[in-house]
Amino acid sequence: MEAIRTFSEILAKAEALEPVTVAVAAADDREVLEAVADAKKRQIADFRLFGDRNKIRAIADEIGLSLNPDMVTDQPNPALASREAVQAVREGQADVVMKGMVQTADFLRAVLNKEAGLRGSGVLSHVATFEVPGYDRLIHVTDPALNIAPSLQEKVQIVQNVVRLCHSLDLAEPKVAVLGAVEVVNPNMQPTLDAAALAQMNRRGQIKGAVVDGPFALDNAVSVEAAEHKGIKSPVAGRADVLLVPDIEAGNMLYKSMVYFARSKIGGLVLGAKVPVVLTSRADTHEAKLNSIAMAVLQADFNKRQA
Ligand SMILES: CCCC(=O)OP(=O)(O)O
Repeated sequence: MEAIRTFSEILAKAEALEPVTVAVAAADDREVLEAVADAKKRQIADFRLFGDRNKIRAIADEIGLSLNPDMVTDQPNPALASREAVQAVREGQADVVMKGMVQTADFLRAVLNKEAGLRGSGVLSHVATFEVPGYDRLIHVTDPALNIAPSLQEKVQIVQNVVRLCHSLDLAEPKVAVLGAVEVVNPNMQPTLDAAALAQMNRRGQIKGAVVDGPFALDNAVSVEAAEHKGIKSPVAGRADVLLVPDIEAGNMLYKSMVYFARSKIGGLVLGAKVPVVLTSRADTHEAKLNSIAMAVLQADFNKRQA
């Protein structure tokens, strides 16, 4: 099967699958509700909306989104709306939970809550998927939003989470580039030591389903010319599908530069939870939120097939 290379392909595939029900936390936002309207039109998802009912109704009227009365739960407090959206998933009323106009930390607190959240058995991590003008494949950046400064052991699980996402996008053996500031191992630079360990763990079969190599600087991970110029020989060099960043600062800056400088299309999910979790920046467009919902549809289908 050919790997999916664009968000149009993700959307087309989602349209051919069973629709999911998405519980949206703090849905009182125009970009969120435009994504809801688009997803309903494409019949890829139904929705339960948690947020300020009056604001939701006013925006829905403006954009021509029809709401039935039991679709909206009035909860103007974004942190509480997050808890209620997560609870709806736990009670089986929804298959997916989505961050709306709420701070990432408040939303994640509800998802990560030990008793009332949606933790799976391992580490949860965030992935941002980009369709970058001029790059010949989707590129997945992890983790720009959740793990602040992951240890080597956490990085192993972050890689495993993203490899599973790639498999749900029909990419059987993703090329994972572990990023640092340089492409050689430097004992004073922990990301380069972790990269070398991850590459060796992959060679020894401790990380499966992908080719993992590093350290790479960003240029030689995504540009064949840059890699050749620097004499770096690796199947991953210049052809990365996944960029594993050393920490949240590097990841979040890369995310926002992909969006604001490179004008990339984007989708974002939290991986490793009991259900797919849609998580984009509050400032991302309705198109980004729709792409993320479509990714969640593919992930839900993949999880069902693997269960
Ligand atoms: C996935 C990006 C997380 C983030 O930065 O969210 P906000 O922009 O809403 O803070």
